[in-house]
Amino acid sequence: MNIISTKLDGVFIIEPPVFGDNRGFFLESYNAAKFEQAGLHFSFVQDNHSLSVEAGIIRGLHYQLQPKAQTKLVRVAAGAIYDVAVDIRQSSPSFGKWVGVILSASNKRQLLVPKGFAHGFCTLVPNTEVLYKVDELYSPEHDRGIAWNDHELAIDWPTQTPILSIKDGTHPALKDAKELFE
Ligand SMILES: Cc1cn([C@H]2C[C@H](O)[C@@H](COP(=O)(O)OP(=O)(O)O[C@H]3O[C@@H](C)C(=O)[C@@H](O)[C@H]3O)O2)c(=O)[nH]c1=O
Repeated sequence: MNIISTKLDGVFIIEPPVFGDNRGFFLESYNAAKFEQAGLHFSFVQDNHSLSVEAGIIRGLHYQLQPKAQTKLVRVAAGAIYDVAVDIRQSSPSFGKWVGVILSASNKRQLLVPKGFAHGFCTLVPNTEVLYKVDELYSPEHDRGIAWNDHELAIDWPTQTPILSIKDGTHPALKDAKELFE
């Protein structure tokens, strides 16, 4: 398993070994022992799966407040996404900085998004299926969002005219968000 650092502390790209043969491939999408060995200590408690039927769908930017903040381990089983993690820890030297990584069914990369980050993605092809593990259960009372198109974040999304949920059209800019992380 390759663990690749990004420009943001705690955000990693994970590359699991892929065993291809005449039938297709096999990979371990998660191995607790290998994570422990690598110093990545999480207890994942929920697995999520979403289908986005069009290219240019943005979901995000989402986070859950403490004490229900979630670490997310994100991967793509069909299609491709531009996956984004934004540091929203007010005391962090990289507050407001983001990383964007292409995750796809073909590159089989995963993104580890730590607590204290908002997360979102844009689909690059139709019928994209995203799977991710989280280490806290869903808690609608703690669910919060930041505007995908916050000008100060200036995220380099692949589209400026995305398809959004109603909820995702209503989030504040980071500077106007009242509840973040310390
Ligand atoms: C996230 C979530 C949603 N739901 C329900 C609530 C709602 O009725 C329906 C759709 O929810 P949403 O519109 O919030 O789904 P979605 O916009 O796909 O939300 C997800 O976006 C990505 C970017 C993330 O990072 C995730 O953590 C999550 O916030 O599913 C759950 O039951 N459990 C969950 O864990």
